[in-house]
Amino acid sequence: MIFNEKKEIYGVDIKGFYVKIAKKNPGIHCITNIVSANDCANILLAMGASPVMAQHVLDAGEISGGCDALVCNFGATGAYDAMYEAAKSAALLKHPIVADPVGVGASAYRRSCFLDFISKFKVSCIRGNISEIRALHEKRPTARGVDVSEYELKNNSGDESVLFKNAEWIREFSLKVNCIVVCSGETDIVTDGKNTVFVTDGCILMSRVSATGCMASAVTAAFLSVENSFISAAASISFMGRCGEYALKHLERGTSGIGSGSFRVGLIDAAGLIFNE
Ligand SMILES: Nc1ncnc2c1ncn2[C@@H]1O[C@H](COP(=O)(O)OP(=O)(O)OP(=O)(O)O)[C@@H](O)[C@H]1O
Ligand SMILES: Cc1ncsc1CCO
Repeated sequence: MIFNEKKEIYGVDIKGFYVKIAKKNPGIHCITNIVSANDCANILLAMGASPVMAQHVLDAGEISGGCDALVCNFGATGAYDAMYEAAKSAALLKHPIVADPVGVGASAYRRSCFLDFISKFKVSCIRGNISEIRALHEKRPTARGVDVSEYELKNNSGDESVLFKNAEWIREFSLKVNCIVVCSGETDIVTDGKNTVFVTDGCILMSRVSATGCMASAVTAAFLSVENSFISAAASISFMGRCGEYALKHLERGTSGIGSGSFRVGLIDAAGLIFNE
């Protein structure tokens, strides 16, 4: 479900976006980390997009030029020069760029690379977890690695007033960096500085599988490739959550529940099957 601060529900046609993506078969250039590359490629393929994982500095520009959208995932900070070349091409062609600040709460170097990147290129959307977004906003370390910090887990336990307070500084951040921000978590916060919505789709298992955030960023790039807008970004994170819910519903439950390994596969299956019913 997508709603705003007045609790008005947004009726977004997620299937409409999905059909447009399948019809267009957009090329999505992903410069992403070694953990997520395979899952990002497969979730994009499942939903009818065409992923290209390419991170050599000498061909990233050309490859991005042949695609429809670019994802720069800073879990692959070692490929920063390739991101730079790819973004030059994408910017020239006005392709949407999604930047994923993986791990910026844990590394000053990564933070400075990310802030440098978004200052040089017009990024359509930043998608990260709350520790990553806070690290960029407050320009300080917030986490020990790529996962959301204990501090945020303790302080964001479903309390609506905390959610709305977070939405306020995330909105300020969005205005500062002049792009859409998707802050993922139990309730995703999506803002472009003017509009803010909350997305409750998803399930807890999504946080127990590595790279679901990286996949969400790749999925967002596919959505933005058919419509580069705030609503499209909100629809993409809602779609991701719905895929998680679909996987949970359709996976066979063993006597001890659903394993995170099976859930990971179920999530990719869901991206292909969700609108078949
Ligand atoms: N507790 C939860 N309940 C429901 N959905 C969740 C929960 N935690 C995460 N999600 C969903 O999982 C996806 C990934 O979000 P998350 O915040 O875990 O990303 P991340 O920490 O950047 O992931 P990663 O670093 O593993 O790629 C989003 O679609 C989000 O809505
Ligand atoms: C980069 C990375 N390192 C550990 S897991 C992961 C994937 C996204 O968080």
